[in-house]
Amino acid sequence: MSTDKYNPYENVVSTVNKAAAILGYSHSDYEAVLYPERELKVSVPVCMDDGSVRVFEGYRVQHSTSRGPAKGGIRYHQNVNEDEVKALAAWMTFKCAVVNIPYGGGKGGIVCDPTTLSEEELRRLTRRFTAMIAPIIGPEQDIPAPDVGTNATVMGWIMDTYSMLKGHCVPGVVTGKPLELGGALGRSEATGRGVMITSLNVLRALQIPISGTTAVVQGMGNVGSVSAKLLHMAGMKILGVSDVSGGLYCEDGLDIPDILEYINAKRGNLLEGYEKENVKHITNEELLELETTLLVPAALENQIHKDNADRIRAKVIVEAANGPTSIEADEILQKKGIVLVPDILANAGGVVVSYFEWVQNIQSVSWSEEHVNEQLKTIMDQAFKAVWDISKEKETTLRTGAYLIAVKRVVDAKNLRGIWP
Ligand SMILES: NC(=O)C1=CN([C@@H]2O[C@H](COP(=O)(O)OP(=O)(O)OC[C@H]3O[C@@H](n4cnc5c(N)ncnc54)[C@H](OP(=O)(O)O)[C@@H]3O)[C@@H](O)[C@H]2O)C=CC1
Ligand SMILES: O=C(O)CCC(=O)C(=O)O
Repeated sequence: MSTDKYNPYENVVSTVNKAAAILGYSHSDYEAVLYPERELKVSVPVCMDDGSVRVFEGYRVQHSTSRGPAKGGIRYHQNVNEDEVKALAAWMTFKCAVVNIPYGGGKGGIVCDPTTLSEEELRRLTRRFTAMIAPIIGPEQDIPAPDVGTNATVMGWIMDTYSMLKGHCVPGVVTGKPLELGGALGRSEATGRGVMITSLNVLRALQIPISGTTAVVQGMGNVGSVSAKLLHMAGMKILGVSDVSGGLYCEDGLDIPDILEYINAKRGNLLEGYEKENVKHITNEELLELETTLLVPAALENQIHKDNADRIRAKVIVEAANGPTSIEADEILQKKGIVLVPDILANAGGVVVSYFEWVQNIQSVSWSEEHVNEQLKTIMDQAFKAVWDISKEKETTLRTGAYLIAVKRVVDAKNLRGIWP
């Protein structure tokens, strides 16, 4: 982490300003998309297992509903704060726009370390939080989903709490649910699958062969572990992976199925405890600086910043996390000739399959996993091609290209709806 004060929302504003200038917009043409439409902050009292009461700070931010209901995950992490949730909500708006699904953007979070809470405490926290944000969520208003520190079980509790408040079952209020509650086949792997599809697309576009090409993945949670698994299955040599405890490195390529088995064997199994011949333990900083063709940051924001960008030796970066690269780092990477596929495109697979889940819920139908994966690939391929083409045409980075498409779609929708009254 850089020592500089980092504000992710400033990153968003600066990226949007850059795209708006190329689009020839005056400030008033797009000023409205620089602010979230609605922010809700809640104080959530929870009865802990020892009988004491703790109050947790929670947020739900709706950045935009111009193109459809707000959509985006809920994060449980000790570093959650208002600017982070605002940025994550805005990234959702532009993500949904770049892949052209009919949503705006939202995000939520609770300041807590879920690893220190019992399952019962997590359940009580989730239920109370859901009741407190219930007035602004719903299948036609704002649809939460998993993000860092949350999962299908948490989504199931949200769905149940909301349904109890409404007096009937409302599966479409949340996506990423357990399959038994109307979750979509393919959703749990969708973000990592989208990262894999996008990684192969960018390597092909750069005429880099896939088989045997090296990759490094930071973060082995939902997104990182599926990305590593699918890139490995595609024939790539995964040199390094990491979690919060540090990284593993093997110059001949890691045995990814073995590492996944180790992680999944017990809740809380950290990579620092993994031992295998020829596998070295390294820090997350060292992992990011490994010499590799592909680097996939899949953990948190601001991992590649002005203090380490110059030491990044990857040829291609595919942003699986939201906001892993700061604005200053972006410029350094561009000067070094590193090709970077931005988060709003690279990790959109999750929200695309969330959209499929919501479509199935509100129509009471069910799609096969094969159909889900085919539709996901079609959308990811089309979005990649559109971003690649506009970046070539306008001679911009892929990030700016993605924002040229996304900002225009959001601004057009806003203008077509007109300013009221
Ligand atoms: N889940 C989804 O569908 C989507 C997620 N994203 C984004 O992807 C990223 C990862 O999310 P997700 O996989 O869901 O979250 P998880 O909570 O499942 O996993 C997060 C991973 O990051 C690791 N991690 C945390 N802090 C650090 C650190 N400082 N250095 C290295 N690794 C670290 C965690 O390690 P440990 O387990 O040891 O704590 C864990 O392996 C986030 O940016 C999220 O917003 C984007 C689109 C959709
Ligand atoms: O699946 C979703 O609705 C959103 C997932 C998410 O939070 C993200 O893409 O960052």
